[in-house]
Amino acid sequence: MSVKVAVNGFGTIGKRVAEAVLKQDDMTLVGVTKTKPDYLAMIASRMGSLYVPEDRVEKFQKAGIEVQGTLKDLLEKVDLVVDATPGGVGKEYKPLYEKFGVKAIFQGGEKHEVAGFSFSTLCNYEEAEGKQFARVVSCNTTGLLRLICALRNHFKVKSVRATIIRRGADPAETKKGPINAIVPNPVTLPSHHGVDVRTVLPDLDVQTVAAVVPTTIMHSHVLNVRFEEPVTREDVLKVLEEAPRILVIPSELSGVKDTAKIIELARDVGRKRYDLYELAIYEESVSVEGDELFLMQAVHQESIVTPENVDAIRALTGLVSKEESLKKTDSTLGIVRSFSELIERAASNYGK
Ligand SMILES: NC(=O)C1=CN([C@@H]2O[C@H](COP(=O)(O)OP(=O)(O)OC[C@H]3O[C@@H](n4cnc5c(N)ncnc54)[C@H](OP(=O)(O)O)[C@@H]3O)[C@@H](O)[C@H]2O)C=CC1
Ligand SMILES: O=C(OP(=O)(O)O)[C@H](O)COP(=O)(O)O
Repeated sequence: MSVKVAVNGFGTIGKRVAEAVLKQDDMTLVGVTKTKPDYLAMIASRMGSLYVPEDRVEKFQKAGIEVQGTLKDLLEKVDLVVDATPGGVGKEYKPLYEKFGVKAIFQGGEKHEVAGFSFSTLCNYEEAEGKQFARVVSCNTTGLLRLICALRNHFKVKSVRATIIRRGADPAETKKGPINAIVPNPVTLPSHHGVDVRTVLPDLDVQTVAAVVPTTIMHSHVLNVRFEEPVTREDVLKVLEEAPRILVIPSELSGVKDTAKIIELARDVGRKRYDLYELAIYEESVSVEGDELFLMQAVHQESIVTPENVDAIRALTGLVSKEESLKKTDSTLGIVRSFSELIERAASNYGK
């Protein structure tokens, strides 16, 4: 069975999810939507996959970009839509999805209540089965949950405290900032990330604070996790190194000691758009004092949610188990299980 998928919003997230769907043998990308005629619309049109909101057809005709139909035409043809429209726009589309009886996956810019279920593969894949709507939590929350659920699988986590150092904008977002400031986000504590983590793990004692800084390439997190009993650094590192979609980077050995170097690493190992689907943890930052763990991690905001969306499609449509989806998604996206595997692949693919 192949799930017929639409992507409403062919932007930073949507274009990555659409490309990932095309790599799955149990999914069919039927079409994507744009509202502005630009190079991405040209690409989608040449792929024969471009659909537009009803009121935009004339605009694309004037721009000489052929469209395959309207958003409604697209929704007639699919089982599921991945809504990757700007934050808050997805909520406006929900009634249309309901009218067409299609399942819908929203993104982190929507409130939990829009979908009524927030999704993070490693935490609650099984709970998604049979639901009509799900929200893939945002990039920062995905990074937090991937770490927390990896730890919870092996230890009794008592509490989590995290400082989120947020990128000010994506590289292409030239109208956003800050350019030269560190902006509390918000100045009243806590930030929404802890609230979002609890939409997936309601029982967890988690609090987060956030600030926005002038960078575009990655988010960073400083974490403190407390356990019910003492743990060892060796045990924690073993869990992190074996966990899916977590990349423990030996910073001293590799020289990869900051977000710019992480992105350069992703470029040098040949990742398209320098996408790093994996959560990057600086190995040397992992330190344990009795029952307390401290570490620093980095999130490539533009791509970390891509595999989560692919898994959410399978989870909502009951295609396969979590383990099966993890295996299919990770192999098709080239997601690695370790730093050494990343280097191995780079060496074997170099020049190809
Ligand atoms: N950017 C990031 O780092 C992350 C974003 N997210 C979340 O993902 C979602 C999408 O964000 P992102 O990809 O960055 O957004 P973008 O602005 O990059 O892309 C939005 C897409 O939606 C289209 N669009 C805009 N308005 C409408 C509309 N009214 N109807 C249909 N399509 C529309 C745009 O088309 P056009 O360009 O033609 O106007 C564009 O293709 C948001 O909820 C965001 O919070 C989650 C994690 C990380
Ligand atoms: O950081 C993000 O959201 P998050 O802080 O809720 O995790 C996403 O990258 C979206 O950020 P934006 O709202 O600045 O586009």
